[in-house]
Amino acid sequence: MLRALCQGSADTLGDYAGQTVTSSLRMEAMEHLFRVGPVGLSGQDSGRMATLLSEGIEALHSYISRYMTRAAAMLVTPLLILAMVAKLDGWSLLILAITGPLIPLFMALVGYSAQSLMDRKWTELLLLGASFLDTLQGLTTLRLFGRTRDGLTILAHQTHAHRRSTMAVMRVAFLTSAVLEFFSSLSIALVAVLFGARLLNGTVAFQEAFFVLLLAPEFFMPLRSFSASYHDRQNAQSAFTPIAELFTLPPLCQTDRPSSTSAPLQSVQLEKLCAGYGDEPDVLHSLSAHFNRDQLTVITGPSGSGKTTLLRVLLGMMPLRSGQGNAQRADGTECPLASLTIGWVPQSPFLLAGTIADNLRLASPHATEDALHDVVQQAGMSDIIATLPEGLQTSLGERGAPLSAGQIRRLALARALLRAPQLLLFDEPTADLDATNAAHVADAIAHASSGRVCVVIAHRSDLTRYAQQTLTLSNGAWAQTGAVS
Ligand SMILES: Nc1ncnc2c1ncn2[C@@H]1O[C@H](COP(=O)(O)OP(=O)(O)OP(=O)(O)O)[C@@H](O)[C@H]1O
Repeated sequence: MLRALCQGSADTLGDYAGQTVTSSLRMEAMEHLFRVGPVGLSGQDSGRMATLLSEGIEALHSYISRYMTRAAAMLVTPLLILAMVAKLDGWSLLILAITGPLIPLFMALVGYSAQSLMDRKWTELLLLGASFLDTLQGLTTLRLFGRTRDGLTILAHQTHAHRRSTMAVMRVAFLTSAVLEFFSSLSIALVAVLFGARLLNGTVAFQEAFFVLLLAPEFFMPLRSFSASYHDRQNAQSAFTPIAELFTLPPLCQTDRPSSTSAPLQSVQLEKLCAGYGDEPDVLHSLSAHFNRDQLTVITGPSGSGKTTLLRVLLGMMPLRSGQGNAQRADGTECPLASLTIGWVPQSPFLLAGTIADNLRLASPHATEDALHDVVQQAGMSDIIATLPEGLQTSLGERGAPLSAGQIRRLALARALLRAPQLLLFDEPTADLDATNAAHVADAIAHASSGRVCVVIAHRSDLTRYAQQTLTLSNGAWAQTGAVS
């Protein structure tokens, strides 16, 4: 009964510890990835990362709940039983003391060679996760080039490779268990045979012999359970190395620092700002600029001139190498850019599977229905919403259907406005839109720029006619500045 109680407590506590550690590690990993941000993660494979954060971290659960509790039991229980047997019978003590340590020793030897098999299994699992996501995301391209079958062949090949490596690990695990069972059965049999002979001679009492024989399997039980969970340790070890590598990615994002004053934003200044990626040379060279409230600034420039990089700096997604970016409030106080409430409308806004209201509330989960209607109206979308039978409760399908590309951009603008941003940033808001849709979006942006600082990256001229300031980037520096009224 005591054994059952101890076993039950160890299982429950081990499971609790496993859950606690894995869920807090998952949270920490997510928080770290948020700090690294999109720029730092641009070289990472999302499929691989998803596998690491799900199955990789889950592998640690079995390590903590099973392997660690069994390792602890293996250190305590056999020693207690040995102490008990030592008092009762010298021969049994000798047999158990010699054969017992063979099991962990044998496990360590097998484990050493099995680790490379486990590492291979993990490499193939991560590769499979990455390829699967790539194939799903690139389905349209594969289909257009008539390469769907090739994509499937590659996936099938990787699936087989993963199956083979998993089976190799399982083979080693089963073989090891069989050998260990053999060892422990043999030594229990040896204890029994010795007792049998001595009982016949009458040199040992039946009670003692019976008691030691009952204890002998209990001596091996923790050793065998430890060995059975040994592959949990190897699994966790293989998964942990790439998880630990995630934590070495440098955090590039500025952390939000709430501002001590609520005075409205007056302007944003950039002074001799230099920024770049990793060890590469500067992309932005000593850039200075002034963006004022109620003014729409349009930044143009050829491809590769650094427009997106400047936007990333304003969004706090990458650190400055030198220079500074500051914001000035209406009461004259200065504050860092990281303390501003920023609204961002990317070129391809993210939409989740849900209603229009759900997508708007991504920016502010507790926003009221009136607040939603208000921002929809500011973004010039009220008429469109009114034509939908279910209004804001209309479900959006994949890629925003039934909304058009222009309407999706305006929906993203409405969502950005829901946060009442002080700084509003747009990345190519009219790209790929026809003239009518582009004009609607441009109108909505011009309207939204009042009462805040607004910066737009644009190639097309339909926005420059609304701009109070137009800046042109060329090779990371201003080519010309001008004011367009
Ligand atoms: N994540 C990144 N890692 C390394 N270099 C990058 C990264 N993103 C951009 N660059 C480099 O920075 C330079 C400027 O790129 P950026 O995307 O800012 O230009 P852009 O003006 O926005 O171009 P486009 O109009 O084509 O979007 C380019 O040389 C590009 O190769």
